[in-house]
Amino acid sequence: MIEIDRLSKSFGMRTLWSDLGFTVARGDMLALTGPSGSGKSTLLNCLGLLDAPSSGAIRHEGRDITGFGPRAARHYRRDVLGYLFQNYALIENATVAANLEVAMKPRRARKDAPTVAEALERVGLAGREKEHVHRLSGGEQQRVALARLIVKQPALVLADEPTGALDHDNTTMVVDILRTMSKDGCAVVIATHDDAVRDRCDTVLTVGSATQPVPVKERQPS
Ligand SMILES: Nc1ncnc2c1ncn2[C@@H]1O[C@H](COP(=O)(O)OP(=O)(O)OP(=O)(O)O)[C@@H](O)[C@H]1O
Repeated sequence: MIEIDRLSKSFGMRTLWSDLGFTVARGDMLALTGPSGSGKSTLLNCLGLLDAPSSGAIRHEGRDITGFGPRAARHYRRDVLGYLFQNYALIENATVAANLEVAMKPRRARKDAPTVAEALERVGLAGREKEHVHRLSGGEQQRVALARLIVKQPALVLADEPTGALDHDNTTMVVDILRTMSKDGCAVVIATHDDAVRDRCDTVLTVGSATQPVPVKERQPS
């Protein structure tokens, strides 16, 4: 579980958001919405310890992670987090399998983690291990990125516009897989401009104008 406590972020005189307070538990999917420039990516970066909030605290499983040094932050990103980006962030000149293997835990820590073949099957890319990523379509590349998350089994997924470059069918597939990962015990935070993606989350935070998420079903129509 990730807990945000009175979190604020300013760049110089400009305050992006302030006094955010909420938790994202395992099994929860939170959508971050708000206009371009409202600070969705900045909030994801703070949750991923790639940027520091101006004030407030972020706790993971009860532990304050805001003051982590570079080494602890690296371990947190390696052991806890999974990322999904609009531009896939894959190693383009490597094979599909190689892209998944870099995310796998050491053999002794893997226990019942899915294999590369199982993860590829779950995203509809069974048997495509040896293909080079740069030859795949955008939708297929995002599926490889999802398979990479499946083998990594992160406790928290941070997704920044993961469907921004995808068509309707691929968007549905991405959200379906994130939903399955969430049911399997992972917390998911998605920055999105897509109302269809937002509506499949449990709660929605309008970044820059609200301090807490509301249930998606109770959201005021915009
Ligand atoms: N290091 C920085 N220094 C100064 N300003 C920054 C810095 N990083 C981001 N910003 C500014 O903060 C604002 C929020 O950026 P951010 O990318 O978080 O917004 P966003 O809501 O994700 O936007 P979009 O929907 O377009 O992706 C922008 O105006 C951006 O220029």
